[in-house]
Amino acid sequence: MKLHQIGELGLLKEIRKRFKSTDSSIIIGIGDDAAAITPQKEKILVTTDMMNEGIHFDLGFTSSFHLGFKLVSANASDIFAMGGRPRYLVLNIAMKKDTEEEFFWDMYKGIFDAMNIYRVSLIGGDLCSSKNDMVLSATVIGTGNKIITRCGACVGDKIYVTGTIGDSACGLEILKRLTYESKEIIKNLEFWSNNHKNIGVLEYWNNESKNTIDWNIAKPLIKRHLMPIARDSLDISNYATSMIDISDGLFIDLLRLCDESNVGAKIYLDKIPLSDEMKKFAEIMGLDPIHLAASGGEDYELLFTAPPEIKFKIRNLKSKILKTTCIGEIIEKDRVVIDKSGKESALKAEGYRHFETG
Ligand SMILES: Nc1ncnc2c1ncn2[C@@H]1O[C@H](COP(=O)(O)OP(=O)(O)OP(=O)(O)O)[C@@H](O)[C@H]1O
Ligand SMILES: Cc1ncc(C[n+]2csc(CCOP(=O)(O)O)c2C)c(N)n1
Ligand SMILES: [Mg+2]
Repeated sequence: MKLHQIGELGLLKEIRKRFKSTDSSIIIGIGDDAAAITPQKEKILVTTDMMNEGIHFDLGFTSSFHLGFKLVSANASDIFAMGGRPRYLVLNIAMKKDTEEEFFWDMYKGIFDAMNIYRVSLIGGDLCSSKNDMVLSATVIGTGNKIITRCGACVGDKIYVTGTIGDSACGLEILKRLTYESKEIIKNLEFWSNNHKNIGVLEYWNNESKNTIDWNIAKPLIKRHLMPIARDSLDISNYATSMIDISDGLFIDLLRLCDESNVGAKIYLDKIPLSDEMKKFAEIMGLDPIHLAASGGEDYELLFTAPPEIKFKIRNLKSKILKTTCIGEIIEKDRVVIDKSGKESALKAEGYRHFETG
């Protein structure tokens, strides 16, 4: 069935049924003119981010399940980046009226799975038909006691990142090159289940020739791009003096933090943590892994500063230890990178800028 056959009211009735919340701080959830919440004594954090067809995603290699999942993760990441805990979700969705019902509900399945990971409740939203491209927007409301901003970095602090950087950008590079058949395989994967066990290789185009890439290399990179899991900052927020999540690119986001804190930074390029899979793919394609990591964006890793004496032990949302790596230090004014040979050069604001990139 198409969305116009079910109608706005029919869809809302079903959403309301599927997303009944048990959170006692929600006084009024889906169904009235506005939601009402009474979080306890903590401070309230509010963030919003949108995802637009053709800009943030390509339906040629992205399923609606992936979209829903990533929409929630990208917003949860901004709450974690403030040292908070995501709690409530508001969704705005604009789709063409001839969209298949299955596409719509698959997106809600991705949203639902991500909501379960971050333990957030859907409290409202808006549905709207669009003439052309699809537009998704989410607002996440979070709570926190100790808020970490972009402003608190001090000279002498070390600069840390969680996880590995550039995997998502590398995943996108792979996805863009896949053959039609391989893109179809990816669209049908949820990545959690084991239905991808026998994939073996994916086919992709390199200039005019068809090549294959081992699934074991491609999978973590593609997964990081299509279904990123935001990093919980709970273990970091006790020590961090400033924090930002990496959405537009390591360097551009670092420079935002430096600007807000009124400080400079020195980054050691060979300390930027890169995954083995991303190094391997970059090598195969002749891409510069450091450039991918510095400018790629959509890592949804946390970049934070902390005094030098701190030793971290950070768990991610699945209780595994999350790696953090020191990549440099805060200095007074200059923004510089040091390469392998010790040569210093200016740190350039590489990364994604709407209205300029693409
Ligand atoms: N259209 C807007 N009107 C008012 N404030 C805005 C608007 N767009 C962005 N902002 C504000 O500007 C600041 C920076 O927003 P930005 O979107 O660059 O950050 P971000 O959400 O961390 O980045 P990203 O969108 O890459 O995740 C935030 O305080 C945000 O609320
Ligand atoms: C089809 C397609 N082309 C390009 C990209 C890359 N991209 C789009 S927006 C963005 C920055 C984050 O956005 P925002 O600042 O709005 O949070 C990046 C790195 C993509 N994901 N899909
Ligand atoms: Mg952010």
